[in-house]
Amino acid sequence: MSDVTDLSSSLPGDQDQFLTILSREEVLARFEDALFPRSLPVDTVPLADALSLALATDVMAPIDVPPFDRSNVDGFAVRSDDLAQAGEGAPVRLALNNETIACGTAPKQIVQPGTATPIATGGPIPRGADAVVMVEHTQPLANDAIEVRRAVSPGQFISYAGSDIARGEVLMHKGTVIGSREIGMLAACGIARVNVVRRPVVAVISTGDELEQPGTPLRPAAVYDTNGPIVTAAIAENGGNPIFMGSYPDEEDVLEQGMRAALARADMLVLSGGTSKGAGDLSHRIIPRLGAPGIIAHGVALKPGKPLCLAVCDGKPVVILPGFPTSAMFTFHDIIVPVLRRLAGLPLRTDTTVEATVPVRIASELGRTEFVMVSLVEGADGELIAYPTGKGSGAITSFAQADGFLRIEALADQMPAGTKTDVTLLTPHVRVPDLVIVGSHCTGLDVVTAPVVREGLSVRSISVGSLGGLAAARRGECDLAPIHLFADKTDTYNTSFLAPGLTLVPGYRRMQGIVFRPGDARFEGKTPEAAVAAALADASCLMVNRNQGAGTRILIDRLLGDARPDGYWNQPRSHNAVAAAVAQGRADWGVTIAPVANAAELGFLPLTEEHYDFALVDARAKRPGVKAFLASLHSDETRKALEKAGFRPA
Ligand SMILES: Nc1nc2c(c(=O)[nH]1)N[C@H]1C(S)=C(S)[C@@H](COP(=O)(O)OP(=O)(O)OC[C@H]3O[C@@H](n4cnc5c(N)ncnc54)[C@H](O)[C@@H]3O)O[C@H]1N2
Ligand code: MOO
Repeated sequence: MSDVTDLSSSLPGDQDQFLTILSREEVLARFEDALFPRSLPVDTVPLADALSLALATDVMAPIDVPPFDRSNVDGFAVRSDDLAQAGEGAPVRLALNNETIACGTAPKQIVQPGTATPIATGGPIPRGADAVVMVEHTQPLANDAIEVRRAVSPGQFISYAGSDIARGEVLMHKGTVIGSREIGMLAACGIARVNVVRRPVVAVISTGDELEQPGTPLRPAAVYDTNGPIVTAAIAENGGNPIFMGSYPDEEDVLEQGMRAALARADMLVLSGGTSKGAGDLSHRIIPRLGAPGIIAHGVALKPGKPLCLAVCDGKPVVILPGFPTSAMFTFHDIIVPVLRRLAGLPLRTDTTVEATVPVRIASELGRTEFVMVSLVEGADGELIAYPTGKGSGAITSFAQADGFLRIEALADQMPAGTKTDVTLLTPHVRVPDLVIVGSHCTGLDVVTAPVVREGLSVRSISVGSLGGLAAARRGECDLAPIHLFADKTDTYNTSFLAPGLTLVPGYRRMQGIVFRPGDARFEGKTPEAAVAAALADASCLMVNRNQGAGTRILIDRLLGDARPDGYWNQPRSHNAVAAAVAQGRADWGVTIAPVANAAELGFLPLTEEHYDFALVDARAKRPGVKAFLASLHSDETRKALEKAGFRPA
């Protein structure tokens, strides 16, 4: 991170200056200044195709709606004068005219004094009539007549022509976004085609030799293209017409051809990846050849999103999003969406914010405005608590599972625990979960929560490790904290770690053991002790360890005694990472739990059972989510499912 940090001096067109970091506001302003004002292309489209588009011109009402005075009820069209004296004791007899006005029937006869004409709801009011009596307020008489025993006021049950929409008035203003209700108004006026702002066509290209499209098998060292599908969907969500052009290798010629082809058919081009300092980072080198003015900002004092690159080539915006998916999504929403929506003629999204407390200290990089993705849960007194979803910019779930984000200013190096701050919601419909589980994550947990979710309750599981979970439970921020903490002194699991106000609910046992690739003679068929001895005797045998504080680490240290074989300092933080290291041949052995070993198809030498239990926050035990969770945990169905997945219910 040795980029030039210059918040002021870089000028538009200064594209040789690689990664001159500008403030977020400066970057937004430069981008908008380079693109707007501009006239937006207009299309005339059938009503059915106008949904979600912005009107390009005002629409005037060509007719009155309703087009004629219309009855609102089934009954009789009358002259109110005739009934002025009518009452319970003073019935008035009206002779029926010889026509019935159904919907769509133009009346022929005049309603003369002393007469009435049967009329249906929606029928046009005949000449002479000025009110309608409901059929249930009349009594049929012989010889085509009715009796009425109540007075009516003039205009009763009539909708007058133009009372809904008046001919010549502005029905809808330019810029209105067309939804189903607008389509209804236009249809009522007989309008079949409207002028709309044409959806900007946005080409999407992912770059990187390592990318594979979903649906194809994953080569070694490859990852699935995540940004391509995300950006494509986000463009459609924000009024664009995306064309996904696939992923391109890090080859300058091929990529340049792809970018030129994209710009030939699109109004805008969004690339992702290859915008920082790697050898394969070349799209920004191609941009200057694609049209003036070229790059207008490359590098923004924003986290995530520092290497964002913005360009305009012959009037078309060209954007390179950072490769890390959370960085790509965040910068797209923060900086690209406002521009895309302006190009589509759509109003800016309005952000909803809520106040929440951060339960833990959040470190931040000085000099960059940092946006931290958070998950919202309810605290002990009903206040909102914002947990960082924090797996970093490279993780997809950081953004996808967040409810919103908070902002740490560029001049702060942290946000202290307990800070009350605004959280901008990613969707305005955030619902505080019915069940909050904070602690160590385990695949078995999904088995237990499945029936709870089926009941329609929302479950939020935040993975912060056993100790983090206990701290959250003590603060009353979760319902349950899943823990598997081994106390060396007492040789017990979990019980000795509880604080007042917490009760231990026994969960299930997970068999831990040594994993190795099947067929490895150093391990196959041996006792764990003999296998470790064989591993230690072979200097080329590489282990993978676990992080300090993990229950598994205590086991490993016991197995090793004073030995520190190669690989000891490789200390990943999860059971799955250990299995992956062994399965991929980056290590030869490690210790993990049986379900994970089985899923990775590794050899397994059982060691001992780990207790995975739940610290229940007593004050929250009566919540429906907690009750449903406990019912599931103790049900036969869940116990069987746990066993099937390789766990042993307590
Ligand atoms: N020496 C430095 N290294 C990095 C810096 C830096 O300043 N100096 N900045 C870091 C920051 S911040 C970010 S953000 C990333 C972004 O880098 P790039 O935009 O060049 O992205 P890549 O290197 O191509 O990829 C990064 C990462 O993301 C994965 N990736 C890329 N595209 C996709 C995709 N379409 N779908 C899923 N994943 C994708 C890629 O495989 C890499 O793992 O750079 C830091 N490095
Ligand atoms: O800017 Mo990078 O996006 O911090 O991860």
